[in-house]
Amino acid sequence: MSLLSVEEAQARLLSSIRPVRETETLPLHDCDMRVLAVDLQARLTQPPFNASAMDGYALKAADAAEPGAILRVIGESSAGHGFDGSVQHGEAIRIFTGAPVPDGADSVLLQEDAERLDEGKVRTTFPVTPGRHIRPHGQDFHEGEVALTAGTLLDFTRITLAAAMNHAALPVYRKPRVAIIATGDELVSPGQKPSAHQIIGSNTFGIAALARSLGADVIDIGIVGDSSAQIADAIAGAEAAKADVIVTLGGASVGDHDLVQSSLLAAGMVLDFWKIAMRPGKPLMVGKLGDVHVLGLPGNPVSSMVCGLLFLEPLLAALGHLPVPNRMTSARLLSPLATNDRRQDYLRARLTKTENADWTVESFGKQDSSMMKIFAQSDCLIVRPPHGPALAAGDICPIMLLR
Ligand SMILES: Nc1nc2c(c(=O)[nH]1)N[C@H]1C(S)=C(S)[C@@H](COP(=O)(O)OP(=O)(O)OC[C@H]3O[C@@H](n4cnc5c(N)ncnc54)[C@H](O)[C@@H]3O)O[C@H]1N2
Ligand code: MOO
Repeated sequence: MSLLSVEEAQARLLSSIRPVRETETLPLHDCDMRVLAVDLQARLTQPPFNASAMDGYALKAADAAEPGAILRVIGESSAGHGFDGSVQHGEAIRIFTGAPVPDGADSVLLQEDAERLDEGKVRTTFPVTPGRHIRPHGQDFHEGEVALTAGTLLDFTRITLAAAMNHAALPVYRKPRVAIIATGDELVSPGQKPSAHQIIGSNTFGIAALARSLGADVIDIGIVGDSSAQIADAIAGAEAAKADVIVTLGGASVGDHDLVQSSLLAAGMVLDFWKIAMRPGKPLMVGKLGDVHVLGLPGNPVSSMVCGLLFLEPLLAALGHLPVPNRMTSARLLSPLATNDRRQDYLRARLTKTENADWTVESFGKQDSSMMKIFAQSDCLIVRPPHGPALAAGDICPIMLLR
């Protein structure tokens, strides 16, 4: 049987995505890591006046081109309290950072470059040039200017800018919703006591964390047994919760108790593809249930997480108007690797920085897809292309960063 390549599978998945259109308007405090849905115009000009960038004296530069000029201090301008009059030749205004530069003044002398004399006078000790230490009106942005465009991810820098532009709330795209269904009679939730033949259902938590890191809302449908009726109920629950994406965990393979695909097909899913030439993660299944994207992830925890990185991450990024994260880079192998077979291999591995700032990488020996401990200790996955040749220590190989 010929298996779909990872790249072809990713391209097929991404070709069918329509980004979320609905928006909501949120107060600035709730906009962190949300995506702006409109081109945002500044509601005012910043700075709204010529402002001093330093504490010192506002004056006419022509009066103090050479050190030793003596000027009469006729008033004060501080932040929030400007000086109403204007500065004439031979005069200076005591000024503070952020304060309006008064009419008539064209530069600011640094406080450290001035000597205060008696009788309200000041002597300059440094040459003054026109415009020095003045932030011109509108230097940052002008009223009406689009300073943030639709599709911008609102991080701390952009939220500060939006606030400075005098917006108290911003229209953002709603978060994509991901419903997660764990399947398997053997699973119990963390914190419960498993019976003799049970294990803890852990994958939900990693997939949920990954989804949230991509700005999605997670609906945990919980664990359902290996029963078509229970799986059908869970699918109906995910649809009722208006999920954009349904992720199933486990039951994706070919065993007698692998009922996920048949249950989804019975619910009306159109299967796009199933089984990828990758290890771990071969039984990955992708389809659409109406407009809802369905990702059937294999049950083995490492397989689930690797499929999450390769398929759920780009899917959620595209739905949420975010750039698809690029985790790929390369590093130098510490130990040789054998020729690869037909499946693209993702080997859990550790990265180390060498003395000459080079990165070296070494895979863990045993790579069974149930082993989470070494995954949690890994920094990256070494990517071995299908039929990749043997590699020697010192060779450069592609890696996929985990964080
Ligand atoms: N005859 C074949 N058998 C298998 C094949 C195959 O091609 N032919 N593929 C193997 C591969 S590769 C994988 S990966 C697994 C995936 O199978 P399923 O998706 O059907 O997963 P399950 O059988 O339900 O579970 C596999 C394993 O993972 C544990 N599991 C399941 N769900 C969770 C969860 N939420 N949290 C933690 N652990 C979970 C489950 O107990 C099993 O141990 O199939 C191979 N078989
Ligand atoms: O592909 Mo499975 O995911 O090898 O364990």
